[in-house]
Amino acid sequence: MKITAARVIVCCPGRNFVTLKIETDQGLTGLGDATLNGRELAVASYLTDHVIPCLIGRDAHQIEDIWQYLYRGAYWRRGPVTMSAIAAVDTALWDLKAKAAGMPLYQLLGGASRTGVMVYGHANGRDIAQTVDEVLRYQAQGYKAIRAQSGVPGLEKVYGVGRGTMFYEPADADLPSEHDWSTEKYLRHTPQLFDAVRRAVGPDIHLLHDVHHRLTPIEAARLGKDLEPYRLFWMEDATPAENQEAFRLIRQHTTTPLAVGEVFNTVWDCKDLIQNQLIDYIRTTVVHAGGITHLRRIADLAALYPVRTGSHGATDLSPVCMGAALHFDLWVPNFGIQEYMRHTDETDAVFPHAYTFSDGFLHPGEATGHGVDIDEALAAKYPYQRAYLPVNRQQHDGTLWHW
Ligand SMILES: O=C(O)C(=O)C[C@H](O)[C@H](O)CO
Ligand SMILES: [Mg+2]
Repeated sequence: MKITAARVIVCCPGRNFVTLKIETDQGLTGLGDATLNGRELAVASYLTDHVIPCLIGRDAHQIEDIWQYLYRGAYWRRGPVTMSAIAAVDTALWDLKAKAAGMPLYQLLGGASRTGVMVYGHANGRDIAQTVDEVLRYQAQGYKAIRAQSGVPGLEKVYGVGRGTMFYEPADADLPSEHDWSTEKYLRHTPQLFDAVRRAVGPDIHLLHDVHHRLTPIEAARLGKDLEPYRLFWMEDATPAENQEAFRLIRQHTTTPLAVGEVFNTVWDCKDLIQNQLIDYIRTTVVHAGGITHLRRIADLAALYPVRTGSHGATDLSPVCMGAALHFDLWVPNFGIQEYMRHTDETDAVFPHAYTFSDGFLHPGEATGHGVDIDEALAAKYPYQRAYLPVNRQQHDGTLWHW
């Protein structure tokens, strides 16, 4: 099955998405997500200008060889732009291979290890009362796991706190908007939030929280300890993870489970965290960590320790990524949970898909390949619009802080 053509489709049905479509001499096409929030066109160019010319004429079945060719062959390894581009090719090739085999991708990976993929939804509120209401709304829709984020008294805008709708979108401005931050206010407020939420939902719902890289290790250790009574499923991105060793300090102080990995791109970014058992969940995902081929390598390393998966699934990962992730999730033996932020109706219309939600679980469906398509005519009606994630500054003196 020879690759005859490939092209990048950039569209903005509510937010920007970059999609790679690969065509073959058998008439089959494969799709891969290449979206890198706020840096979309860099990946589009990387693919169009540097990767696609190398793909034409290759055997689409040689997924591993093409992966190594793009990773080792570039000389410049790793990094989000490179790995998102490789991921898009890899995802499209797995889609093609499964279509050629006439089976859903999860069957090709080794078959289903579970009946469905447990997901967590996002409950956001401007204060504790509104967040509790949102959590209860998710519980009523059947969710078994819910992430809770709330506004912090005294801070004007806080990440994760949207407009109180199902469609929170952080990349909201033509140039980065600025948020303010106070660690002291956040650390005072967050245990109160989970006290209220846990009391409202009872013991059986899994609760999650995203710290979004904003604490120092010792502050994160304190928050983990303060949250222990509320039995979180995980505390996410407690501290920036460039220094993997930092998690040792957090780990020494708290039994709150730790999750990290949405900004990681390779197994090298998580190797020490996994091997030293400093985390409980690894959150790398298909699009930003080199596709199915590389995610499988990360998951296999994690399984030895045993760290479980918890793939990132925000709305800036397109339905193509979500579809591929769900096949992976249904198969991977050390599955933990999958994030699920719903896409808008406009996005869902551009990317018709076979996956479905029911009672707190997603299922990838039985269509061949990963089961996600693109309506190119509709996509063309939504041209690219520059949009950035916000930046975060310390409230007391304006120092640029982690976002
Ligand atoms: O979904 C999450 O856990 C996030 O932290 C969302 C990220 O901020 C978002 O994907 C950045 O592009
Ligand atoms: Mg996160």
